[in-house]
Amino acid sequence: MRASQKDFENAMNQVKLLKKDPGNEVKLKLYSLYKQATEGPCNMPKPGVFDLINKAKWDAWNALGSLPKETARQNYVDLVSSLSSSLESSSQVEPGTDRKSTGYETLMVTSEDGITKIMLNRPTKKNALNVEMYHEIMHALKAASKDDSAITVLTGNGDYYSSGNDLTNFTDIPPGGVEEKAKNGAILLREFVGCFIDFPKPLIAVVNGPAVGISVTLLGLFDAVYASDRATFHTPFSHLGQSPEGCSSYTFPKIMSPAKATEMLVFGKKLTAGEACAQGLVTEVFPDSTFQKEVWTRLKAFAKLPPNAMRISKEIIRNREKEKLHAVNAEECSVLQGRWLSDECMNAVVNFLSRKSKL
Ligand SMILES: CCCCC/C=C/CC(=O)SCCNC(=O)CCNC(=O)[C@H](O)C(C)(C)COP(=O)(O)OP(=O)(O)OC[C@H]1O[C@@H](n2cnc3c(N)ncnc32)[C@H](O)[C@@H]1OP(=O)(O)O
Repeated sequence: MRASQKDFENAMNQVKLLKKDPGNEVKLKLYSLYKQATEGPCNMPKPGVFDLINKAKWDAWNALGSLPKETARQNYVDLVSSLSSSLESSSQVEPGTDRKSTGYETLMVTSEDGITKIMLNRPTKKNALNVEMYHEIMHALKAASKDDSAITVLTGNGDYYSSGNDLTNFTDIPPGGVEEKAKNGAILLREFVGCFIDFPKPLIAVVNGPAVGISVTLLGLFDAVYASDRATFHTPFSHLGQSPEGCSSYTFPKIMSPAKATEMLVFGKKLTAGEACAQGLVTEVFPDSTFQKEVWTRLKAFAKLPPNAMRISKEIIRNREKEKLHAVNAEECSVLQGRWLSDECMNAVVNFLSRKSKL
C-alpha cells in the first residue's frame, strides 16, 4: 500500500496524460498533495485576498497541516489512480487486476491486496461529512460488502480523520422549513448508521488524525480501530446543543463504563489516542511517524486470512446485538431530530458559521 518515489513519479506523469480536465477542486488537491509530499508543511506567507488563485493554492496546501510527506505521496498516488479510472475509458483498467476506483466526489475508494479502502476526501474542510458524503459512504459500504475484498477500511485524507457532521448541512432549509429539514436529517442519519450496523465484513478504522462528533461515535460499530498518536476523540454534543448518535449511547457505556461515557458524551471531554485506547475505544495506537507503514503492513496480513471465516466470526460476535443496535439508532435519531430544532443547537451552529466559536 505504501507508494514509492517511483510510484509518485509515475503518478506525476499520469496526471499530464489525463484526457479530461479533472476540475479546479481536484487540481487544488493534487497541487497541495504534491507540495506537501515534496516540500513538507506549508510555511510560505499567505497571499493577499485579491490574489485569488495563489490564495486558493495556499489554503489547500496549508489545510494539510503536518501531514507526513510519505502520507501525502501515498494520497497523491491514490488520487491520480482514482482519476485515471474515472476520467479515462474503463478499457484502461487492466483485466485481471483487483485494483479499482470510482468517481466519488467526496471519497477516494480503492481496492487492492484484499482491502477496500474508503478515504474521506474533503481535507480542506477537515473531512466534515456533508450530505453528499453521507450518501457516498453508504454507497461505498454497500459496494464493499459485495466486492471480493476480505476487509474494509475507513480513513481520512489530510491532517484530520474527520471533523464530524458538516455544520453547513443545517443551512440549506427546504420549503417545508426547519421541521422538514430535521425530519430528513433524521431519516438520512438512521439509514447511514444502519449501514455500519449491518456491514458484514471486518470493518477497520485507520484514524489518521483528530476525530470529532459522528466520526467518533461510529467507532463503537467498527471491528478494530487503529489510531495515530496525533489523533484525538471529541464528542462535544452538549456544547452543540445536540445528543449522542451512531449508537454511542449504547456502545460507549458498554465499551468504557457509563461514567467514562458520560464524560465524553455529556461533558464533551476530548480524549487523546492513548486515553481512548486505555478505555477500549481504540484497539492500538502507533507513533504518527510510522503509523501508515505499521498499520497497512498489519492490515495486509489480516486480508490474507480466509475471508469466509472472518465474515462468519464477525457475524457470531455481532449478530445478537444487531436488533438492539437498530432500536438504539432509531431512538437516537428521533431524539436528535428534536434537538436540531432547539435554540441551543441553532445558536451553536450560527456561532460556528459566523466564526464566533470553534471547538
Ligand atoms: C444527516 C445529518 C446527520 C447529523 C449527525 C450529527 C452529528 C454530530 C456531529 O458530528 S457534532 C460535530 C460537529 N463538528 C464540529 O462542531 C466541528 C466544527 N469545526 C471546528 O470546530 C474546527 O473547524 C476544527 C476544530 C475541527 C478545526 O479547526 P482548525 O482551526 O484546525 O481549522 P478550521 O476551523 O479553519 O477548518 C478548516 C475549514 O474546514 C471547515 N470545517 C471544519 N469542520 C467543519 C464542520 N464540522 N462543518 C463545516 N465546516 C467545517 C472550516 O469552516 C474551515 O472552512 P473555511 O476554510 O472555508 O473557512
